[in-house]
Amino acid sequence: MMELGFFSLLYALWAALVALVVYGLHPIKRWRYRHLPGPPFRWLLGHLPEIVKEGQDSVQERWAEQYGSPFLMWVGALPVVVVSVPDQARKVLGRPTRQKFAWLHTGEEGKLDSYSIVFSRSLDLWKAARGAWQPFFSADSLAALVPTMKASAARLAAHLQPAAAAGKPVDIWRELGLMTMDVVGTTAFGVDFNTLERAAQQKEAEAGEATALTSPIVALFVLCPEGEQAWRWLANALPTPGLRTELKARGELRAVGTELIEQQLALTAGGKGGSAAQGGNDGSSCVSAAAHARPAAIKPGSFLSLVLPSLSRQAGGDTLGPLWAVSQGINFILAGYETTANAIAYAVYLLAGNPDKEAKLLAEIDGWGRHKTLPSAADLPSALPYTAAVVREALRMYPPAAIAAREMADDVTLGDRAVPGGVPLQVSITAMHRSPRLWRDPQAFLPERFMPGTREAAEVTPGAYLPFGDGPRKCIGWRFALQEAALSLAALYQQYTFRLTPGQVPLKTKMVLTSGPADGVHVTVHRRE
Ligand code: HEM
Repeated sequence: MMELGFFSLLYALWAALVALVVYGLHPIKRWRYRHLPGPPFRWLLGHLPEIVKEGQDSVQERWAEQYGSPFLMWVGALPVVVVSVPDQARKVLGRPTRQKFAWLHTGEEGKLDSYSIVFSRSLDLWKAARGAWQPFFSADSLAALVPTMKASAARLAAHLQPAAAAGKPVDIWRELGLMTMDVVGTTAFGVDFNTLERAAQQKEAEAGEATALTSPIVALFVLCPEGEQAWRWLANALPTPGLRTELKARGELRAVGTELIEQQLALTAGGKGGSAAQGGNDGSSCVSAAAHARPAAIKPGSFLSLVLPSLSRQAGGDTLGPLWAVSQGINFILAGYETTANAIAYAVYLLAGNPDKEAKLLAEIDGWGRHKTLPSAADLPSALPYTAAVVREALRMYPPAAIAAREMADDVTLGDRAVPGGVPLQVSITAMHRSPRLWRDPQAFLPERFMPGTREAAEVTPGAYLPFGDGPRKCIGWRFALQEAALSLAALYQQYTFRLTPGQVPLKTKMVLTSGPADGVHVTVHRRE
């Protein structure tokens, strides 16, 4: 009897080992993609070691040069087809379905993800969100945001004053992060976020966010995507400190956001005879009577005020309720804060290393208006062409959103390769932007590439520049970001120039969700006479 038990255990272990070896070899998946070039396959981990060591953006850039476009890489058990030439990128980005992301959240937090304009798996929910976001990015809305953007940049300029006077280095990337958070926070709700004065709290929140995103359980999702439900259960049953911090922060944000929206619905209902508050089925009915006495929770013209009219609509079997609106608010802040901060920080880094380009930028800014004014909304589109070109060139050299990801149901031909349906597709924006096959002297910082009429501009390969992606899911905030970046650079360089502290060239970057400076951008701040 005992012998039987021992042998059964031995057989079970043996079978588990064989299953693991066979699973790790992914024979069926590999056979389907056998005709695609790419780095040699590795058992179980795939190319995770290179991705972790070099960063997904940098390793894709290297392999794109080595294997061409498309090539196949393995993120654990997940085969991913990567493209890096304009015609293939256009084909991939023409599809509306974004690649699936492995989220750890369950319950209400999970619902926030499923409503997300960026990550939603439902095309109906995505369309509803995109439609609700669109009015905020019209030319008129963007013009109305100019004073807010100028005010945040002016606050940052004032905030840098003590460091300039003391000759003390600052991490300009972090300072810019506070400024862009100020802009998206203020424009999301219409209330002053004033992040620059709450910098210490912000630091804590960022630390929590970084740890949650790098939770070891995320690795299980890619090593064995089939176990998705189990990994999610495990992550929530045994949360890491990072996930716990993130869940707490999301829970608080969700509670405050839902309350704000419910208050606003109650106010609107009070003014309009009760129709709006009957909106969602997500709790708008529990609006307290006390809320009627409070002032408007969400300012007219803010992002959330423009999203609210979509409430109570049907999308993908859901009725859009307050939780849906909260998800849009959170996404607005997340999508618009770090990407733009990274872009401006990269521009400062590049200008500091290229004094001739900095001189051209300063001449343009000094030539604009008098007494350190900044262009008005009406003048802005044509007012600062070189400053705008500096931003665009920084986005080429260091694209903060380094990958645009799609999924497709059907087979597709990319170049001369047939790619089977169902595979995640990624456009490596970094590889495209830095390829010597697409750009002359790609390592050189040449804002002139984006100045119409120059020799450099004439050489740009059409379709090779995609910092905001393309197609139906192109970044909805791209004009917002370019406007904010140009205004901020103008406001900062009116008063200061920046010099890198030693040891920062070449700049180390790190990709988590976006690609940013790994250790910040440390500069001394010099007041201009
Ligand atoms: C320099 C700053 C920014 C960069 C480089 C950037 C880049 C990108 C990229 C590459 C995508 C994916 C596009 C695709 O898959 O084809 C994207 C999507 C998106 N971005 Fe941005 N972005 C920036 C700023 C912003 C801002 C300021 C906002 C809003 C306030 C924003 C909101 C979004 C949203 C909502 C999406 C998802 C759109 C959809 O799926 O329909 N982004 N962004």
